[in-house]
Amino acid sequence: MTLLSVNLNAVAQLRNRRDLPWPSVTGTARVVLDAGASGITVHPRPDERHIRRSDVFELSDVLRSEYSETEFNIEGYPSEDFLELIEQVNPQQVTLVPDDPAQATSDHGWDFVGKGNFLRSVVQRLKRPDRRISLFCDPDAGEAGIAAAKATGADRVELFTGPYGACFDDAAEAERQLSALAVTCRAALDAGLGVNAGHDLTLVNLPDFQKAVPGVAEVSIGHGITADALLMGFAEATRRYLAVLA
Ligand SMILES: CC(=O)[C@@H](O)[C@H](O)COP(=O)(O)O
Ligand SMILES: NCC(=O)COP(=O)(O)O
Repeated sequence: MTLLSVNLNAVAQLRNRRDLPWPSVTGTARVVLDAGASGITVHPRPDERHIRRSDVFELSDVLRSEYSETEFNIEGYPSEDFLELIEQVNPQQVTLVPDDPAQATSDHGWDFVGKGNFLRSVVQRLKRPDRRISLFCDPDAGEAGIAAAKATGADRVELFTGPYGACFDDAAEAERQLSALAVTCRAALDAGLGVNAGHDLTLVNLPDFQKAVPGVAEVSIGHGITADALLMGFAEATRRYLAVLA
């Protein structure tokens, strides 16, 4: 079974449109965990465009006090600020992503060979018996990339599914992306690494992904599930407003 970690970046981004506390990031975390999600993912970017530092601490408090079995997954580029945040919050999983601070969103995995020494030192600093380290991984990382990822001491890789998610209107390209993801996933599992996956996964593209790429331990999903939640929830919200106005 593949676990679902819900990424709350998009909820925080909506909240940040106004200087108001809704939609509530911690409130949404409670809703998705009560509905059966296994974890919460956030990617606090340096400009705080969505998740703020304060959200990370508030979420951590809620998860520890109310959902002790839940995994908190914090993603980000391992800057000194990020490493200190991880040391303070102590989440169960950290996903290291090679993002430039100005980047609009995550769009590539690590160069495991070129950045091997850097990643090894970061993994050594962050790794603890109760904390898993995962490394964001290109779909075509291949066996050499996976061997270098394994050599860093990380526990898992997270397959970057953005290129697959972008093929929503190109079935042939989606097939090619799935083949590459399956090869990299197999290589990671054979190397003894766990495998996560994420970026632009949706209700529509997840079934084919599940079939083509077996063995994935966890997917993290934010943008797609937020879009679905809006459409699935607007009818009920509208009815409630109308009831107030009647
Ligand atoms: C792994 C990763 O870094 C992302 O998929 C991410 O969390 C998305 O970030 P944004 O929500 O900022 O686009
Ligand atoms: N770790 C990837 C992730 O959280 C995916 O986020 P999104 O692309 O679904 O918003």
